[in-house]
Amino acid sequence: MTATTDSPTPRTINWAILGTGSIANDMVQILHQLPNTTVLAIGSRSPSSAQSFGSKWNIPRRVSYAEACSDPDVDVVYIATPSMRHPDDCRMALQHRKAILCEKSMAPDHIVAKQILDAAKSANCLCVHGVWSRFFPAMTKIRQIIHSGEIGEVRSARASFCQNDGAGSCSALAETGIYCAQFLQWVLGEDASNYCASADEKNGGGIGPVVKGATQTLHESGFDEHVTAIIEFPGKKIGTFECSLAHTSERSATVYGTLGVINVPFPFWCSTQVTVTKMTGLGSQQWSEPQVYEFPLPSEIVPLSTSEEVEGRPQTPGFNFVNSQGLAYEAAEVNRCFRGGLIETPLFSTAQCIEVLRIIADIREYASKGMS
Ligand SMILES: NC(=O)C1=CN([C@@H]2O[C@H](COP(=O)(O)OP(=O)(O)OC[C@H]3O[C@@H](n4cnc5c(N)ncnc54)[C@H](OP(=O)(O)O)[C@@H]3O)[C@@H](O)[C@H]2O)C=CC1
Ligand SMILES: O=C1OC[C@@H](O)[C@H](O)[C@H]1O
Repeated sequence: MTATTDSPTPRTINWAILGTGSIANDMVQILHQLPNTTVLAIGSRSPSSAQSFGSKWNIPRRVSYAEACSDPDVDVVYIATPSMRHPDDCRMALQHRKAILCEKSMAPDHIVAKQILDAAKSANCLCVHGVWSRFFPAMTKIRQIIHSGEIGEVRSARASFCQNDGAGSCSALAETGIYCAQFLQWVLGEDASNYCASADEKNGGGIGPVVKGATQTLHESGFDEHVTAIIEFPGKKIGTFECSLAHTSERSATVYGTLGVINVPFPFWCSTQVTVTKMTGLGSQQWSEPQVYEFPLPSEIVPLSTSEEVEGRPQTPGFNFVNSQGLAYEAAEVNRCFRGGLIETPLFSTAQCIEVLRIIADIREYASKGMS
């Protein structure tokens, strides 16, 4: 088996994609290369876009969103539309009892996310929030390092995801902040289900993460474009958070322990490298040689080229986003869960998904109060 196969005798799974934009372009190349996987339908708001994308990527059924979701032959719907559409697009797919892989952010907050996840549970449908970071082997390694005690007791962590990339067209919290929130939860959080139990105790010192400070800059469109926050996790562990769509940062993350640090360099949200540096002795002045762990992207997945022109424009072959080969981890996990009859993935559980969106909502609320 390779990084992207999930069982020795798998059944073929038929996918539909909603939306013909940048990430759909990357994911279709992944799905075409996963074993026993077919991209059966492309759904678009516009018949001509469905036609162009379908012809470029050899997808037989070129239809509307509603037709893609209601197609009886479709097993999994990949929602690759803009974030503000995700709740409605999820509901549409669930009405037809389809499994869902929904791009981030699945919902603006934990309340809407819970409604969707509850609907998926009632329909007995798999619903995966496509925070693709969670499916990278490097993320598993980070948890192993923490649990091994190599860096001592973890006290804090930071994550920064700032890129000058269309501020004003969407929320930085939803686009890049979610990667910081999920990282901090992964390295500082306890079992996310504890958090759900305390979800109504907003100021009652519940056992989940609590936002201790947050500030934001709003774009004239009303969307947040730069947000910073401090989050206290159980055990007084502190997470520092920064996201922006208006300026740049190194887009890395770090975990700090009593005996050393874990560095996750750019691009931390789709990481292929983790470095551990131990620091001990007087003034933490004894540094170990950094131990570097590499997790190469799945070599069987390559960028596919196409000679098609779309609307008269030649198309650039390859992927739009850094490390998009790693989308294969997420898509293979969806296939595995679907085949196994699961309704959630253990790699990003329903409870963890709700907790991450709760952190985002609490940061938004805290930062908004600071502005009034
Ligand atoms: N996992 C990852 O690495 C990445 C994830 N993303 C996420 O994927 C989602 C889509 O992002 P991206 O592909 O960059 O976006 P694009 O704008 O490139 O594409 C979105 C597509 O959605 C459809 N659409 C439906 N309603 C609208 C609307 N009101 N305005 C614009 N397009 C609309 C369009 O397809 P049509 O006209 O055919 O219906 C469009 O092509 C976002 O939620 C984003 O956060 C984005 C980049 C990377
Ligand atoms: O989700 C994403 O949004 C922003 C992109 O730059 C990034 O690569 C991608 O993962």
